[in-house]
Amino acid sequence: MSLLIRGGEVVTADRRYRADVLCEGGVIQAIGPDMEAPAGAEILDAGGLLVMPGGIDPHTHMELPFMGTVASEDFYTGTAAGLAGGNTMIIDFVIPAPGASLLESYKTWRGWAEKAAADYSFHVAVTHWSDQVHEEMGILARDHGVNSFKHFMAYKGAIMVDDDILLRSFTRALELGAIPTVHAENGEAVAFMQKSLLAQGITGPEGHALSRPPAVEGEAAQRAITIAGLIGAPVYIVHVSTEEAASAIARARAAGQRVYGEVLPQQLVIDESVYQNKDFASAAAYVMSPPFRPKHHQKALWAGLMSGQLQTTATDHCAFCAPQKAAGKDNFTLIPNGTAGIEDRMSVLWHHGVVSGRLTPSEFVAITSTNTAKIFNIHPRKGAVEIGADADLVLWDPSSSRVISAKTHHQNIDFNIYEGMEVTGLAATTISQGKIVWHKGDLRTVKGTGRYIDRPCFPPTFEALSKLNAATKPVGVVR
Ligand SMILES: NC(=O)NCCC(=O)O
Ligand SMILES: [Zn+2]
Ligand SMILES: [Zn+2]
Repeated sequence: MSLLIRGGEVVTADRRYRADVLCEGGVIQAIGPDMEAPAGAEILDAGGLLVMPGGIDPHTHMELPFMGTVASEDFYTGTAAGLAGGNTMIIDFVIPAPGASLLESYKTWRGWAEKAAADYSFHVAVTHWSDQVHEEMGILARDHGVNSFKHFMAYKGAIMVDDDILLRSFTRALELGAIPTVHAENGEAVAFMQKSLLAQGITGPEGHALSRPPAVEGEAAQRAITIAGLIGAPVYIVHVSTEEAASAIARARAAGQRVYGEVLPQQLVIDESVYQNKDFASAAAYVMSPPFRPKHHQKALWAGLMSGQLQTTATDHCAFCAPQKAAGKDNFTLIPNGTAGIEDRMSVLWHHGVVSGRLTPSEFVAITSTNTAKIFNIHPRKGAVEIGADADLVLWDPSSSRVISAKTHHQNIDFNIYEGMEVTGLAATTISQGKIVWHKGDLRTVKGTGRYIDRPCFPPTFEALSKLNAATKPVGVVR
């Protein structure tokens, strides 16, 4: 069955124009003015709405086993909530336990994700090193559509990797045409600070932020960038939350390195004062890594998005309910790290980005969808309103408002970090694979309809990089 979206204004990362959009067989079949509806087509009135590529969230953790518990949002509830907010694809993470097979872990996550209601893909984390890891990175890249490998520089004693592993894994990723990504925090420093704070009797959630000050992130981001630079690899830094890390990225880009930075909407609008709340549950609700920061960091993050030095926005959606957070009642290091927000991502970014005048609608599309699709090599299948692209679209109402609340959200978590925030701009209708899955408050998702999306290796930037690397290859002196 075909779907004709009539009377809207198409907004892409490049331009805005009035056109109808015809979806057929899950893809965009035609775009143009005043289109005739094919026989039997469903017609959707998009008058007053913007027709944009659906949001792509490049950083989620559905049903992640983490810190002694499992994230409460599964692949169905999480992708459904995402669709209600205008997100039509996620890139989640396979995180093998140290020593576990990357390939077997990937298969486990693929199994969990079969219930997804929206399209999905996986970054795979390298949590240890061996010949088997080297080999399996190759299998994942060549045969399973994995073009990015994640590295945690924090979480000592669990999934943290050291510089030696970063060097080996970045080198392997480059060879495979895959992008290394990092969670940049100095895990040794965090572990040291945690111990010291607990010894001083600081056991509450405020200890979480105190143990991971901005310098801890700035140092690790600079180190990851330096390591990538030594090898000639690109690097993508997830959840950039500080001025220090944002500056390190901007400096490296100005020096000609291919470095990318991702920002979380919650870090743009919520600051570290949340940890001062006297009520444990209210403060613990915000425990995530990196933590919320002093307000002035928000200015640097917005500036990064506005200037293009930071390219993507993600949620790091990792939902833990209040009883799960209570595991750390007497010791902040035991509070499961993570916050949820996939349903509110687009609205929060529109309200605080576009309504406030920081971003144009096209820049909004770039940072919520197109840039991610380009970096992770799924553009123009995703992140585009083009003939032949997947019909993953959001009909955006730029002027309606809503108040965010756990009472009305679709996320499987018992609180909302944005509780009470009024936002203007919302997803009126979300279309996934050419089908209406969210329409004026009616969620019509079907479990298991999401598809795994292969992300081919060697994005176009690698062709340029390989020439550059060949030209600067070390040459020995003939004696
Ligand atoms: N961010 C967070 O606190 N939890 C999820 C795991 C990670 O991304 O570090
Ligand atoms: Zn992280
Ligand atoms: Zn994460």
